[in-house]
Amino acid sequence: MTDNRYQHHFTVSWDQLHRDVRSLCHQLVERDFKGIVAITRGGLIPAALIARELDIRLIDTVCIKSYDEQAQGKLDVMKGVDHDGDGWLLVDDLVDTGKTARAVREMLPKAHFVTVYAKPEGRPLVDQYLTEVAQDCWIEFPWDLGHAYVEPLVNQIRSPKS
Ligand SMILES: O=P(O)(O)OC[C@H]1O[C@H](OP(=O)(O)OP(=O)(O)O)[C@H](O)[C@@H]1O
Ligand SMILES: Nc1nc2[nH]cnc2c(=O)[nH]1
Ligand SMILES: [Mg+2]
Repeated sequence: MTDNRYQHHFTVSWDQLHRDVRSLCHQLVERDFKGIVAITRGGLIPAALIARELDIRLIDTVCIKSYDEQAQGKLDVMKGVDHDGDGWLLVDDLVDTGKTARAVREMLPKAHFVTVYAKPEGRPLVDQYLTEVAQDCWIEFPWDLGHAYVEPLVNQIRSPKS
């Protein structure tokens, strides 16, 4: 389902994501963390890459869902953690409206919260992010995409199929 809040798409490839996460790690490498809390599911892949770069083996999750494709629904927290986040790195793929971030911040007020991508509404809720993306832009992640055939341009223009 699409939402007309989103007028543009920003497609992130696996390579781009990997480069972006590594760049974010350059800003984190001097700090010591007890472990990582990944916000599922989107935070799991950046969390795994960050764990590798920073040599962190202790990884926990906050399991939370707010979107069905582009439709934002009620926040569903399926699993929390039993500490306030002191000394922990909290990781998500992105912050958009900030609804997810606000809920997780309440659970882990002392964690250092990072995302790879941040939109303006949610940006103030994170401690660090790598790349800002416009509010009306939907970020397409590589795990949601596949390869598909594309009709040559000349066919699209001269004899478009519906
Ligand atoms: O700032 P917000 O407007 O709250 O949106 C950001 C959240 O939305 C996405 O998660 P989603 O709920 O789609 O679940 P997923 O991580 O399992 O894809 C994304 O991974 C963030 O966690
Ligand atoms: N994939 C994806 N999930 C989201 N959840 C909230 N905003 C976004 C977005 O821009 N892209
Ligand atoms: Mg998520």
